[in-house]
Amino acid sequence: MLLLISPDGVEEALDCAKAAEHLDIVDVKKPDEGSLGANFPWVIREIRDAVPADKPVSATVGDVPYKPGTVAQAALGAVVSGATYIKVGLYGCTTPEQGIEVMRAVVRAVKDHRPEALVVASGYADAHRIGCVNPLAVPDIAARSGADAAMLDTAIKDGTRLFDHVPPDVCAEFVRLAHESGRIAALAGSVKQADLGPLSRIGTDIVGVRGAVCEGGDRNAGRIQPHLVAAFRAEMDRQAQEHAVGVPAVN
Ligand SMILES: O=C[C@H](O)COP(=O)(O)O
Repeated sequence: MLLLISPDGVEEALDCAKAAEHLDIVDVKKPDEGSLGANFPWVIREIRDAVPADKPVSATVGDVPYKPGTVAQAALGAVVSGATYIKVGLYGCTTPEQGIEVMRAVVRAVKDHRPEALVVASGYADAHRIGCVNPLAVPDIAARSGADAAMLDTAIKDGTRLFDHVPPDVCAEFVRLAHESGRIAALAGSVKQADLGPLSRIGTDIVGVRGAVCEGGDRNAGRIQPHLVAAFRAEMDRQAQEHAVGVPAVN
């Protein structure tokens, strides 16, 4: 399982760089513009320059409306700025068809510029609260649009977590559907260390985190702390090992 950490700007990205050995992907976002809020192109560029070259930089394109042209142009901005994972939050898409239309436009815009860049179609675990497309429709949206990954995050950051909205067995189905069509499965949404066991067991490829590695667990007022990134990674590795070995039966 890969660890994606979301700094809110250059300063926090530098803290991520200090913990670079413990993380896999640096994900640029602007949390005060929403769950998948988009940051400025120059911030993506500065962060690309600040983190080690072997760490991919991801950028969120926003909690986007059902406006394929607008979103495609924004996605191109992110890839031109140096991001190689382009994450799109399908906030304004109420049907799978709308999601596919938006993602097809994004895939074309991104891959025309940089074919090896990865496009991530993100839905929301708490879709029922905002009226957007159902979480289990996202793997098919990713597959039919040519996106590389299907992801879930939470739209409303009020302390509720991924599993409060989409329980582990439904997340397992999400991962299964993504893998069935050869997509990467990414899960996020106020994920805590306690969630890593189930996330690892169901075969999640990427776990996305911010709050859990910020001081006080506060994704808004707290700052990302390198030692919390290290601790989170240690727990991930422990879970992965336990999962690989299997838990001994207790009689
Ligand atoms: O992509 C991952 C998100 O930044 C998750 O943020 P969060 O852990 O604070 O919900």
